Order: sequence, then C-alpha cells, then structure tokens
Amino acid sequence: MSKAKRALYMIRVRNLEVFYNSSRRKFRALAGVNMDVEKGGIIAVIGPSGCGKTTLLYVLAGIINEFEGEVLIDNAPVDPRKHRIGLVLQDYGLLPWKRVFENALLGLKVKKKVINKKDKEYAEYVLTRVGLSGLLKRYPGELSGGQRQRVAIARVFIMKPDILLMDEPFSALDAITREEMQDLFLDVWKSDSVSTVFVTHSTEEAMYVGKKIAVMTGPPGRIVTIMDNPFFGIREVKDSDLYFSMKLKLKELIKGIQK
Ligand SMILES: Nc1ncnc2c1ncn2[C@@H]1O[C@H](COP(=O)(O)OP(=O)(O)OP(=O)(O)O)[C@@H](O)[C@H]1O
Repeated sequence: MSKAKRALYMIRVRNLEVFYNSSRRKFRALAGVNMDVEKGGIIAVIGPSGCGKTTLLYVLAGIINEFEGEVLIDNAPVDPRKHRIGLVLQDYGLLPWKRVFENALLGLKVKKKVINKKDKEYAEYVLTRVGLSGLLKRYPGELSGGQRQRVAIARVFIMKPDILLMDEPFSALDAITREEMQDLFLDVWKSDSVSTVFVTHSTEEAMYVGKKIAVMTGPPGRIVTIMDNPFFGIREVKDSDLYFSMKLKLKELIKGIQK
C-alpha cells in the first residue's frame, strides 16, 4: 500500500490474536481481528457480552501488550509512552479524594510534568463546554452519574489524545442522561475530530455515534462486518424503514444470523 493511503488511517489492526493464560488453560479471546479507523473517524464496535470488545480496546490502549498480529497507531506500533491514548470507562475512573478540576487534569498530568496556565485555561474551556463550570470544586461523591461521566469525558479531551477509546461509557446512565451524553460527546468530538473506537452494547447508540459500525462475535472474538452508517449523528429518523432494516440487520449479525 502507498504511504499516502496508509497515512489516512490512524488505527490499523491486522490479524490480531490475543490469548489469556490461566493455570489450567489457554483461552483464545481474539482470533484474527482486522480493523482500520480513519483519521477523524469514529468506529462503533458492537457485539454480545464476552466476545472480546474490551480485550480489543485494552490492546489499543497498550494495557495488553502480549498479542500476535499488528497494531499500529499513526503508522507506529502502539506504545502508551509515545502515543496519547484517551480511555473512558463505564465507571468513570475518577479519584474520590480529588476535586472535579484536579480530576479533569489527571490525564494530562500523566503525559506532561508541568501544567501551565494555557493548559489550565484549556481545561476550564472544556469543562465549561461539558456544563461543569459551576462544579469545579466538588468531589466526585458530590456529583450525579451523568456529571461524573462529564468529568471523565472532559479529562480525555483536555489531554488532546491521538486516539480515543470508549468502553461502554454511558451504559450505567438512565436513558435521558445517556442521550444527553451522546450529544455532548459528539459536540466536543466535532471540534477535535479525534479518531475514536466506541464500544457499546446498544445498536441505537452504535447507529448514533458510529460513522462506521463494526460487528463482533465470539469468543474467540472476530469482526464479522464493518459497515458505513448513514445515520451517524442523526436522531430524528427513527421511523424510517431504512433505519429499522439496518437495526434489524445489526441485531441478526450480533446473534450470528447471516443471510
Ligand atoms: N483475564 C482474563 N483471563 C481469562 N479470560 C478472560 C480474561 N479477561 C477476559 N476473559 C475472557 O475473554 C473473553 C473476552 O472478554 P472481554 O471482556 O474482552 O469481552 P467483552 O466483549 O468486552 O464483554 P462485555 O460486553 O461483557 O464487557 C470473555 O469470554 C472473557 O471471559
């Protein structure tokens, strides 16, 4: 492949195999996973429980570093010391003894020893965009679930990551807060267009936040299809035939029904 073509991709996964070793057995969690994420792309990864979605994210985050195959971030082997990798988890990952502002700066602090005035101004700007400007001095225990997730989202955008990995970030939230957070995520994402892998259990969420949708089955985890999503960022189409037929197709693929 030509250099110009390769440079279009921010994330490249080729023939990825991951095994978990326990004392009794070797468990194959991923089997020959292939996936590309374009610069500024969002791929939503959807699949049944236990198919290997989190394992895939952990490889991309550099948390799992024993694997077979190739995993490239911006054309270089994944390396958390070199790449800025933003990871948002379902349980927010906030430190309970630190206030909102300090929690929001944690990701950047890991990457940068000295936080300067410009960094703090940018942090304030992002926190204001996510609607937290009045809550900067609170502790996580004094926030709602949605507010905690806002802090977690602000934290990854403040560190200006090379790639963003979202592991079912909104699944613990009630339906209304969840929709608000999806809107907020896309709104903040639009200004940075950071290349994102968004893992979700929900077909509706995948169809709202994914420019592309990858369907995984397993274990062992495999990607059975990657499709373009014409409904990216659109909510009002819920009654269209095309929307429902795509949703049905996704559900069938997740269940392993191939027509
Ligand atoms: N540390 C481990 N040791 C052994 N097996 C593991 C380990 N972690 C995960 N697994 C197994 O690997 C498979 C993939 O797990 P993973 O957490 O990646 O799935 P998932 O698709 O993210 O699931 P869920 O949607 O329920 O979060 C599962 O079958 C799981 O039981």
